[in-house]
Amino acid sequence: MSSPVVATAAMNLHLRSGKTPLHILKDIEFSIAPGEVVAVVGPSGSGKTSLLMVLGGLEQATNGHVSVAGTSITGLDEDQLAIFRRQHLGILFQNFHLIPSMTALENVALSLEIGETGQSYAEIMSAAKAALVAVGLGDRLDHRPSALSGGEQQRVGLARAIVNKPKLLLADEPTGNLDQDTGARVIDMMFALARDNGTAVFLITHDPALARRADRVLSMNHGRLTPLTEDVTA
Ligand SMILES: Nc1ncnc2c1ncn2[C@@H]1O[C@H](COP(=O)(O)OP(=O)(O)OP(=O)(O)O)[C@@H](O)[C@H]1O
Repeated sequence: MSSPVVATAAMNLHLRSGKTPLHILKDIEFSIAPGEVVAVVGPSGSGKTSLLMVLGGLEQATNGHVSVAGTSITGLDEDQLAIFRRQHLGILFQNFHLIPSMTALENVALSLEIGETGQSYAEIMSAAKAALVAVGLGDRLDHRPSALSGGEQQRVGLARAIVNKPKLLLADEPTGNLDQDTGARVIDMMFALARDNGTAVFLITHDPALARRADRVLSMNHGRLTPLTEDVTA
């Protein structure tokens, strides 16, 4: 069996709000296999985004173990974390986060240029184009975000997130700004691309119908992560 892309053990996150100590994540222990899609559901403020931030090296766990793509990220400094993110992570946001003055192709290519992949300009453009073709936007390469629908913008976001073939894709409410059908299409595409590339997916969603499409659903409650026992389809 191949080793997990994500593995955490006895991981806690403590933050402070003014003088008040907050125990945000409590004894988190879970893993995600290559190509596996894990959805996380749970009430607002329960800690879902905080866990995503820890997995992305954007927030440091207070203690415990966090390994992503074979790297123990708890001991890395900021520079090492930046390299880790560029090499292994794709991130899909709720608000798309595309650069308005750039075309779809330029937005996707930028992620490879920033990633310092060592590829030539021609190779970068070719990979960016292939990623946009894969999300069905081969005929929208030169469109700016303002000339694209919400669903199309999120597909550009998806192309940008997967163009470097990440080991782990983090997605925080990626369909929150899309209608249900469009959201479902983006999610299906995301899952198919992840499975084809062996990319593990950590998906936060409030939508039970989307969660149901994942391989596994976990529930976050007051900072504790547990397998979902109730029927999310109900
Ligand atoms: N930088 C911070 N400093 C202090 N408290 C924080 C910080 N970031 C998050 N929190 C608190 O941690 C808790 C968990 O927040 P988090 O954003 O992880 O929840 P969530 O489950 O993703 O919520 P939502 O579904 O509303 O996005 C909240 O009580 C929040 O106020």
